[in-house]
Amino acid sequence: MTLNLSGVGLTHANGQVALSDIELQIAPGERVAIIGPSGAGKTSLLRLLATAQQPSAGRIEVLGADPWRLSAAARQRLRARIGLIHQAPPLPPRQRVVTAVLAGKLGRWSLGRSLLNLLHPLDTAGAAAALARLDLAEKLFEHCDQLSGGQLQRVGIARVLYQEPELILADEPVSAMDPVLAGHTLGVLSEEAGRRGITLLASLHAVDLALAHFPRILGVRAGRLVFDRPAAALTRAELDALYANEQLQQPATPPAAPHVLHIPRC
Ligand SMILES: Nc1ncnc2c1ncn2[C@@H]1O[C@H](COP(=O)(O)OP(=O)(O)OP(=O)(O)O)[C@@H](O)[C@H]1O
Repeated sequence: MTLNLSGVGLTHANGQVALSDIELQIAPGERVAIIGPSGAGKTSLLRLLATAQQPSAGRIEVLGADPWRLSAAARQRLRARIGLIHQAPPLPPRQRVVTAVLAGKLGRWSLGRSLLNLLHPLDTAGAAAALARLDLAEKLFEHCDQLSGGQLQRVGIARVLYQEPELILADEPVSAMDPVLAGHTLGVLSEEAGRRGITLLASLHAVDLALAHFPRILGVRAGRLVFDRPAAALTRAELDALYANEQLQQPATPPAAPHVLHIPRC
């Protein structure tokens, strides 16, 4: 299994329970989307799988290893095998796009090679090829703060394509893109995962994109996995129940009395 979670829970330092009793197995080469309402726990789940956070309960295995039983150095090596795509990529504003993309391989390069790369990009052609797949090759030498939100997201994705990881974890990877670009970009990610036989797990707010690009869908609500189904088998009722918002359905104040119009008699 690429990912194996058993009885996993996550409680934040302030006592907020973000995830409870998560049982999940994802095999090599699977493409899986996580959907669910805001605050459901999608980002928390991806952070656990990225080994950015330790679970408060249960057991987690990523690429065949329990990250929290590894030494810090071995955990760092494990992280270099995972490609992380952020909703808002944490890229230094003055960094050039080429350097940001090449940073995808920093985890595998020696310190000397990494420092040299900062001074002089070592593989401009490789960065350009990754960007070209996302229709962004012309931005190679621009600075990150010269890009739009959707372009920055594509730079973050190009960086992961260049990294060639064994597992891609993507948190809302296309949220800042228009629908056509979002579909194209998810197509590139799916194609990359399929061609290299790697696992792709992405959280998405756009349910239609999730159903179109991912054969398996996880529904998360209030920190729990409420369904784990083939996309083709999901029903409208399951989706409605996932997104049902009791708070929004009950108005905070009673509806105002209908306005009565008094027309004076002549
Ligand atoms: N660092 C934190 N400290 C305390 N609580 C947190 C922290 N991060 C997230 N939470 C809480 O954990 C729960 C799950 O949050 P999470 O960000 O995983 O949800 P999400 O499904 O990704 O939401 P969204 O779709 O809005 O991004 C929420 O109740 C949130 O308020």
